[in-house]
Amino acid sequence: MSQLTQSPRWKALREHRREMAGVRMRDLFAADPQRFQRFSLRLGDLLVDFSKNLITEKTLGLLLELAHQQRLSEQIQAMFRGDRINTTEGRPVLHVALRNRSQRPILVDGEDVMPEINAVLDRMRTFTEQVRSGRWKGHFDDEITDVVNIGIGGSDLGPRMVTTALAHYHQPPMRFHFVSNVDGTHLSETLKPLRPETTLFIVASKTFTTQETMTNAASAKAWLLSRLGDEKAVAKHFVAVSTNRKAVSAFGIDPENMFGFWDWVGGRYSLWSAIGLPIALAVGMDRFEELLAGAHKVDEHFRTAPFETNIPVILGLLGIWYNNFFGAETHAVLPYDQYLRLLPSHLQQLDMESNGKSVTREGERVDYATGPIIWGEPGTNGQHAFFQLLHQGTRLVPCDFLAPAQPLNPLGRHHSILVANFLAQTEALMKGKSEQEARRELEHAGVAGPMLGILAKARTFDGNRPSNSIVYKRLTPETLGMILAVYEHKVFTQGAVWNINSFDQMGVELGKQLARAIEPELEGRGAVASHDASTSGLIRHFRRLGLGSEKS
Ligand SMILES: O=P(O)(O)OC[C@H]1O[C@H](O)[C@H](O)[C@@H](O)[C@@H]1O
Repeated sequence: MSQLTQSPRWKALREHRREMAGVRMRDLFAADPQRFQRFSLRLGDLLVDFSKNLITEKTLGLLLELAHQQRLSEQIQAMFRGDRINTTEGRPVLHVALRNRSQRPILVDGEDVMPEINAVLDRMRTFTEQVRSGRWKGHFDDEITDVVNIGIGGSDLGPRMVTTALAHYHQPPMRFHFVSNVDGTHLSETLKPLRPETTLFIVASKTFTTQETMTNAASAKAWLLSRLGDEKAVAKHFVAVSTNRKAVSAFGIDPENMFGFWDWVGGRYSLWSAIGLPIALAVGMDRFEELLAGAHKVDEHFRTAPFETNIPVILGLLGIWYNNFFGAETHAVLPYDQYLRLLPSHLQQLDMESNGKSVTREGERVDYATGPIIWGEPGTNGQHAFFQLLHQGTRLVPCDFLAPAQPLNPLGRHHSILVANFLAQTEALMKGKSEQEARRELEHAGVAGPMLGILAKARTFDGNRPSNSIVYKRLTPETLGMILAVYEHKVFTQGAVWNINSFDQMGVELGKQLARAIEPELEGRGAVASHDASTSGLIRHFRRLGLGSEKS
């Protein structure tokens, strides 16, 4: 038994879970007219309503005590102080420094990192202004019309999601493309409509060794050179974002055209660094800094607000409540905002790569569930696909609903219909519909006979299904920065309570290692050896059918 599951707070929560077994949210609402006020928080333009959760004041109190028992506050301070909290890699975790608009010094090994951060921001400003104004010219003196970001994981998901989310603010019009998959289709289809003369490639890779990115970057470079026929063109059409200066110049990109960041920025937390270059090219540096300012606002809130009014802490603890005490295995993110359609994918990496761990920081196997499976789709689309399971399935799926109060594209009654659906879904999940209510409706509609009972059962909704409602005034860069930072710190909170290292990702390594061994075997350059019968059989099957690579 681990220390955590043996701890008094954990045991108290387990006991309380039993007390809550028969409790209905609809009764809690009926009994307390103040429930919405009691269980919702505001920060700037953000409102987080968590009243539609299976909680009482006691639940919250116990969860907060758990956070204290797990020394969450000390852990938060340690991150902001620049302590090496990523213990397996011996690194600080300082994405908060990237958006530290207060300029408060943040020290790593006794040295303030803020001047370096500001220097990169300045370089990003100069460069993005050149490209956006058309002063940056391609090899044949053309203005840039298309930007292709080549990166994967954190070097793709964050910048792609934010660039997409801020489409309303793109100015001047340039087209943005993101190539991540090593599947040649991704690059080929992206390049098809592009002219090399007007295309700028950003090779984004923290390590500059990631196989997919290096393969895509080499093919993109070959495409450019085959069309423009001059090695010198690379300087005008390729820039890099990386921590690895040596590998960048070995690739043939002038270090002048490289934007650096630091090993204390995790890939999934890197959109705030120069990895955000496509965002800054799309919306301009002022707006990029508004994004940073939004995140900074939440950083300050997370660092200083008492836990009972601390949004990321509360969201993190609510997640723990369902994950560890109700056996919920997944968590759905449902943005009722078309601009946020990529948010679930970004949060998948953020959350699942951070907290998908099964050993503690001391190397002991956990005996409790850690990070949930994150999934979701924008509303209202999800309603016509998987919401059936959310309402009537056998699983408990806590949900986050997100929506703006003001649309960026007002169009007839669209927005009230959208918001009505958002509210209706959370209400339906919470309230449900009893068999009796269903029966009454059916009788009213004239249904009788043996079908009445069957239909009444089929039309019963258990309800009591939890959701958070995250409402913001309108989707601005600042608001988006706030939302993303809330999720980052929610993930931090959970990792801190579970006593895991949220900042490494060793789990992605084994597959990479095995792929390196399989690749030459697939290409027929080595004997098919030392695999299980399935893997060997499949390798031989692929070889027999031919891989269709240019080499074969
Ligand atoms: O930026 P890079 O070094 O190319 O890494 C890209 C991605 O690949 C790795 O395998 C990690 O799992 C991710 O956390 C990372 O974001």
